[in-house]
Amino acid sequence: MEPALQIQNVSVRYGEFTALDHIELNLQHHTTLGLVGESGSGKSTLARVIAGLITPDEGQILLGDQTLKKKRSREQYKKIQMIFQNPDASLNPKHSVRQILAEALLFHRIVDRSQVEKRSKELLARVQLEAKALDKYPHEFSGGQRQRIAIARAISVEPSLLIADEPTSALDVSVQLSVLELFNSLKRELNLTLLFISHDLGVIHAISDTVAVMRQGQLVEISPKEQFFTRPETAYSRELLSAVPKMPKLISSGGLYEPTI
Ligand SMILES: Nc1ncnc2c1ncn2[C@@H]1O[C@H](COP(=O)(O)OP(=O)(O)OP(=O)(O)O)[C@@H](O)[C@H]1O
Repeated sequence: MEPALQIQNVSVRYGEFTALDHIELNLQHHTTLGLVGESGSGKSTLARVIAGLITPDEGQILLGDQTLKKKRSREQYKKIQMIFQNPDASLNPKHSVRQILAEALLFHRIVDRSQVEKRSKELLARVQLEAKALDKYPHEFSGGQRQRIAIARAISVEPSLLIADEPTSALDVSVQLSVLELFNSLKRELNLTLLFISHDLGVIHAISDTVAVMRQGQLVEISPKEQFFTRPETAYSRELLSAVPKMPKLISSGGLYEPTI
């Protein structure tokens, strides 16, 4: 079977500046790829190209066996959903949670109008929010709860690939953990493929199966998680790992990460 997503020779330029330089990367079905790299290395640009928000200057992207054209079909758009660092980016502040979920469900024809309420409650339960959240507005929730609503909206349209760009960076550590657990359980239960971007290696350790490292628009390493954290391939990866504070930061189902190098 072909990979869930193939990025082939993709380059993006902003004027004279090359933000992505001939990227080659495959995402395997039902796995999480953790994307790391210093600020400005091109992680968000790569996420936006995959989500169809930016058209690459070169190269192509395949979702399953379909090449994604410049103008994607509604079906192709829905298959790749994105979660941002700031959940407000995808939540209309003037809409209640009921409206936010109904809009996504109806626009993508996931259910008909008579089923919207039932499906919306199921989605809230999946992200561990109570049904009474339907009648509230985004500003009435905490940051972690807002991120859960953004996740519910994203999974409502039944994507095959979820891209999360620093989704826990703005949250307290204790809230981060519960949101990471949610991503892990959604991956298992919904058979999702995840691309998870974070500058926090504790987060990457908790969530990833494979780690990809970007530097100055290029991918410099793609390794299985355990290998990346114990025997990284490049001096740059070693540099990133050695910059992690010596205190273990996160405990998760992936285990406690303590820097070893
Ligand atoms: N619209 C744009 N126009 C011009 N340059 C841009 C634009 N968007 C991003 N860049 C530049 O492209 C480079 C890569 O940016 P990008 O946001 O992809 O990096 P990143 O790795 O996600 O960084 P961060 O971790 O800080 O979010 C940066 O140097 C950035 O300044």
